[in-house]
Formats: sequence, structure tokens, C-alpha cells
Amino acid sequence: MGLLRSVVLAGGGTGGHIYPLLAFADALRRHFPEVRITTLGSPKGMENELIPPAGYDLRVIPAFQLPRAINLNLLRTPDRMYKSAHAAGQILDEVQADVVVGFGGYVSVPAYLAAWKRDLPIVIHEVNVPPGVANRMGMKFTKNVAVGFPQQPQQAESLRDARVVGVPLRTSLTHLDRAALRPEALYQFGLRPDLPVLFVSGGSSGARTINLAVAAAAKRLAHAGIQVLHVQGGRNDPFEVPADLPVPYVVLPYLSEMQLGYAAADLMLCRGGAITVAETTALGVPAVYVPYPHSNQEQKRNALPVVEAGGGVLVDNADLTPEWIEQHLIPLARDHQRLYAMGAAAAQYGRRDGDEALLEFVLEAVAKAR
Ligand SMILES: CC(=O)N[C@H]1[C@@H](OP(=O)(O)OP(=O)(O)OC[C@H]2O[C@@H](n3ccc(=O)[nH]c3=O)[C@H](O)[C@@H]2O)O[C@H](CO)[C@@H](O)[C@@H]1O
Repeated sequence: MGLLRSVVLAGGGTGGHIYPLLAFADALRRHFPEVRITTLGSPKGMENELIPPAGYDLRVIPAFQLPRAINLNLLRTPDRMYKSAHAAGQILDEVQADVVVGFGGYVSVPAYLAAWKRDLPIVIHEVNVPPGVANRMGMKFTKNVAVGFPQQPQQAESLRDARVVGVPLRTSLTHLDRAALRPEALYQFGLRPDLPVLFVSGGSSGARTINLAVAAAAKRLAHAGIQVLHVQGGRNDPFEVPADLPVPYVVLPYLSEMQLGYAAADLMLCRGGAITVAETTALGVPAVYVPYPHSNQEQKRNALPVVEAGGGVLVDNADLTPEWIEQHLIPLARDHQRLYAMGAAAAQYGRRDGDEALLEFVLEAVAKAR
């Protein structure tokens, strides 16, 4: 394909911005092995832990902090913003970028600015409603906006003309046959095949409320015969789990091979991060969603349509207590029929082709710009 020689991908901060970027990079490499792929990240984001091991060139540009909303504070940081945009521009020039694809996170802004200055096509992939601040700024420079989920009209004025492409997911997930991998996954985690598994993950940085509530309910879960696979999250404090439980309770600091967690899971307990929701639904994993109560209720909006479709249960952060776990989660984790129906409903809502659909959209944007 003569259209593309060099692509710059910008996105950073938490896993929620980085995993879709990586999944898209993989699709790009699969279809166009000769294309040069460069990623732009910030000095302290999780991209530094996740991108180099995946085999992509990560260029770090000076940090540039955005306020949570587009307001006058922006005017107080122009020097830093221009310094970052200048650094991004130098990289765009060096690699002779044909297009910039941004996934959100602060680092995307200087990339959008630099690409706009050079008249390069810009494509934005947004997974949240309302869109994040960085992507909202980017939308001032391009109409090529792709979104992860169908938008609900009353919520998404700025995304009305966006193309729904789904969320690019890692191939270890898009190709996952959960039932086939389950025995190996259970074996690797030291879990038993005869008891249900609750898979707990609070997103890429972990979730303190979830960690503490589940750990406090460890004895009740164990006595109900429920095994726990508990991923604490990349940047979260450790917590105590009683040592003498009658069934396995496995704690991991972080799980790079999420396919193993999803394969082992009978039920998931998680936040409502957009990528997590895209994954649970794509894989048909029944889930109890505990949306992060801050940042504009965005996680509740991610999870609500799945729950309304019958694919999960929603519980407020403040209501997730050991008692709630005992009264609601334990009966659910033991109810095979209900879990099966929830998983099937979740799968109806999910899709696995986000990487391919975004690639098609990017190719169209590049062709249009020529
Ligand atoms: C508190 C907050 O602001 N969270 C935001 C952040 O969440 P966060 O960064 O947690 O992102 P998501 O929950 O959407 O996705 C987490 C990603 O990390 C992966 N993972 C997680 C744990 C682990 O041990 N291993 C692993 O690989 C998951 O498989 C998934 O791919 O970005 C999302 C996408 O912009 C937003 O919707 C969330 O609202």
C-alpha cells in the first residue's frame, strides 16, 4: 500500500489509552509490515512500562499537564505546551509521518498541534463519553473522529458525526477461546477446576475500594466455595488476605496476560473503564461493574448499556461492601444459569474487530487528505 510509509501513534497515561494504541499498532504491522511505526508518550505514564516490551519505538516528549476541563488554565501553560508540541513536531519531521493517530491522554495534545501545523491528517480514537480533554482539544483540528461505542444521542453532541469502530483489542483477546484456554489458565494460577472463579481487576491502576472490599470478604467467599483471582493493579497499595483460607485466593500485582484471567473467570468484578468494558463484552464475560465514582460518571455510562442489555450488574462504589458481596455477588457467582445468560448477553453487545475497523478509517482519512 503506497499510501502509508510512516505512522505516528500518540497516547499515554494509563493502560486505557495505551492498550488500544498497541492493538492498533499490531493491526498496522500485520497489514503493512514495512510501515514505520513511532509512538509518542510522556515521561511518567504507563507507556514506558508497556510500549517498549511490545516491540515499538517509544519517543518521550516533555510532560504537559492539562486541566480536567478546557478552561482558562490552559492559557497559563503555553510555554510548556509549545515546548512539547515542538518536540512532537521534530519527531514527526524526523520520521516523515504521513498521519498522526491519537488515543487520548495528555501527550496526544502536542502531537495534534504539531500535526495540524504541518497539515498532516489527524485521526482521533475516543472511547469515553464525554470525550477526554486531550481528544476534545484534538477535535478542534480534525473531523476524523472514531469512537469505541455507539453513542447515546443525549450524551454526545461533540461525537455526533464520529464513526463507530469499536475498541482495538489485543490479539491475545480477539483470538481468545475462553473455554479452550480455561484448563491451562486455572493450572497457571493454581486454581481448582471444580469451583467457580471470581476474577477481580480494578483497571490498569487498580481500584482501592474494590481491593479492600473483596479482601475483607475473603473468608465469606472462601466458605461459599468461590475462588478468587485478584489483580491488584499496577499502581495500587498491597492489601492483606487471610492466610488460612480453605479455597484458593490468588493475588497478583498486575497481569500482563489478561487472556488467562478472562479464561479463568466465571464472573468478573471490575470498574467500568472503557477498555475493560470493551473486553468483557467482546469475550462474553459476565461482570459486576463498580464504576469509578469521579470523573464525570464516565465509567457508569460505559457500563450501563451492557447492564441494560443483561450482560452485567452495576453497583455504586459506596455500596460495594463485604456485606454486598455476601448478599449479592456470592449468590450470583454460584448461579451457573444466570452467569451463562449474562455472558451471552454481554457477547451480543461486544465486538472484536475494533483494530481492523480503525485501520480502515485511518486509511480512508489518509486517502482523503491526498
Ligand atoms: C480512573 C480512570 O480515570 N480510569 C479511566 C482509565 O481506566 P484504565 O486505564 O483502568 O482503563 P480501562 O479499564 O479502560 O482498561 C484497562 C486496560 O488495562 C488492562 N489491564 C488491567 C489490569 C491488569 O492487571 N492488566 C491489564 O492488562 C485491561 O485488560 C485493559 O486493557 O482509562 C479508560 C479509557 O480511557 C477510562 O474509561 C477510565 O475511566
